[in-house]
Amino acid sequence: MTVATKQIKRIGLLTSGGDAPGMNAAIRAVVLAAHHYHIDVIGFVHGYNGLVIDEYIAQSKRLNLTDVNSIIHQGGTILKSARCPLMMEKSGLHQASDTLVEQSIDALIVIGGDGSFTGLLALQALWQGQVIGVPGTIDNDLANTDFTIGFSTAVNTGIEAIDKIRDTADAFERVFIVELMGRHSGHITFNVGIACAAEQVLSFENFSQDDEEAKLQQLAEEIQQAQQSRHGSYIIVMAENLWSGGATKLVEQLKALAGIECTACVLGHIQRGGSPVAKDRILATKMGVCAVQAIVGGETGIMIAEQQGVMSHVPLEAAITQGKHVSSQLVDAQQSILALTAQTQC
Ligand SMILES: Nc1ncnc2c1ncn2[C@@H]1O[C@H](COP(=O)(O)OP(=O)(O)O)[C@@H](O)[C@H]1O
Ligand SMILES: O=P(O)(O)OC[C@H]1O[C@](O)(COP(=O)(O)O)[C@@H](O)[C@@H]1O
Repeated sequence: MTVATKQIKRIGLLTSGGDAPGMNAAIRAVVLAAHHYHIDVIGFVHGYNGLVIDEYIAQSKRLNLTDVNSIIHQGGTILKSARCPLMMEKSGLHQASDTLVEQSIDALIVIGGDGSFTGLLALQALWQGQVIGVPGTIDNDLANTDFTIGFSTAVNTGIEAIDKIRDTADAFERVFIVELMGRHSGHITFNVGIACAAEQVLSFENFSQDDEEAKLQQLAEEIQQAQQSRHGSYIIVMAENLWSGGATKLVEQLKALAGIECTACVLGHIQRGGSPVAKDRILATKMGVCAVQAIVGGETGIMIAEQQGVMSHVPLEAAITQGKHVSSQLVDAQQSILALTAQTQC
């Protein structure tokens, strides 16, 4: 949506929800682009808490070029991130709106995921300024953008970790169950699984919790077949929040059912940290610049997106309601590889 263009003097900026490598690169790009248009950027800290909790409101500050000088390579976010339950309440939303009015903010950029954008839409209903979302989440679960900032780094981190696990798993001819992040979506799990040649990928897209018993049986049979036909490691990558009790529980169940010895490894927050890879730095830079340009162009209620390599604007509503599923080609590729591997082992 476009509003009548007016002189923009102050942009508010915050990072919210799970942090993602590349958020700092996006912050830098916003500050540099705003500087070009003679616009001040006010950084709010600790997610939406920076708009609703007095202690954090007091820490908001104008971001200068020197603040963003050498942050492009840093993981995390210099603005800090957080979940902010108060934003879910009417009083919190009103407080956030009041803060933006008091600080003469003309437009707010939020770098975050679908939850953060839901908050942004709720805020838009109360506050007159322009609102822009920049997709920053390792989960890559926002619709209408090819990638979100942080996803590529998280995938690379997962790959590096599992490559190392593969070495020791090979040495001991062990079975590993590695749990990856993404509590509602399997983008990380599928991409890492394929890139690491995992023997099994267990994710929301190819498995339903109702089928746990049957899947357990099937896994046990396939692991035993593989162990009989070849010597080597066997790696199952699994999305977090998928199997009741997680990887540790599955290890126990395989042991109880078929005496199979497995080792569980939960990669966890290691996937959210680290220096962003080139792809995330570049994506974040393009998106940060595009966000400021959108504000200057009078846009509001949109998420910045990249579609087939081209920057574009997507209604926030569409980004959060449509959901982004792992491509069926990726799921099929994994399935085919698995079938081919099984055939060659016979
Ligand atoms: N329905 C909502 N109304 C208002 N604010 C919300 C809503 N949902 C999420 N938020 C805000 O966005 C924050 C981040 O959401 P969350 O889902 O945890 O992360 P992400 O943005 O990475 O998906 C929440 O802590 C809350 O402050
Ligand atoms: O750090 P927390 O609060 O435990 O959250 C963990 C969750 O955050 C994420 O890293 C990112 O999710 P969001 O981008 O939706 O916040 C998920 O992959 C993971 O399930």
